[in-house]
Amino acid sequence: KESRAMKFQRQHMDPGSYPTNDANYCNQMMRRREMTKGWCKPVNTFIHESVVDVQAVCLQGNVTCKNGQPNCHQSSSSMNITDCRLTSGSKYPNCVYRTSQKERHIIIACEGNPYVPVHFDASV
Ligand SMILES: Nc1ncnc2c1ncn2[C@@H]1O[C@H](C(=O)NS(=O)(=O)C[C@H]2[C@@H](O)[C@H](n3ccc(=O)[nH]c3=O)O[C@@H]2CO)[C@@H](O)[C@H]1O
Repeated sequence: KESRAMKFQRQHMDPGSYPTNDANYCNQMMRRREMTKGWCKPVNTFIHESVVDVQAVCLQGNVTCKNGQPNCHQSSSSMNITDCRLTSGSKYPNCVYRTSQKERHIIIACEGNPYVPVHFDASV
């Protein structure tokens, strides 16, 4: 069974690729990282920073998560991210995404021991 930490990395980490505005980045990555099985995940952010730098966010600014839990953290600096947003026209299994490259502070939830990222809450 995939751990929450590994699921976070599968769904949100892409340190390898430099941010692109390649219109197909999201169409390809949402499939490759298995977020178009059973349904088209509506919104998903990929983070183009090292795993170490993203794990360090768990030690940064503590903020309240959208769901009211107290275990969210905001990155002290902005990060290279790509937001993938499902287009209104797409019909499962044909998941068509808009790709938007951004520089934002990320807000993630962390859990466990070791205390690691388990959920992407938002970017600001
Ligand atoms: N405090 C917590 N502490 C610990 N765990 C917590 C906590 N809160 C939730 N989980 C858990 O996380 C899991 C999960 O998948 N939550 S999810 O809201 O659906 C994730 C959102 C995110 O993937 C994506 N999104 C959204 C915006 C954006 O800019 N970028 C972007 O990518 O959309 C999704 C839906 O919004 C679930 O198991 C829930 O129980």
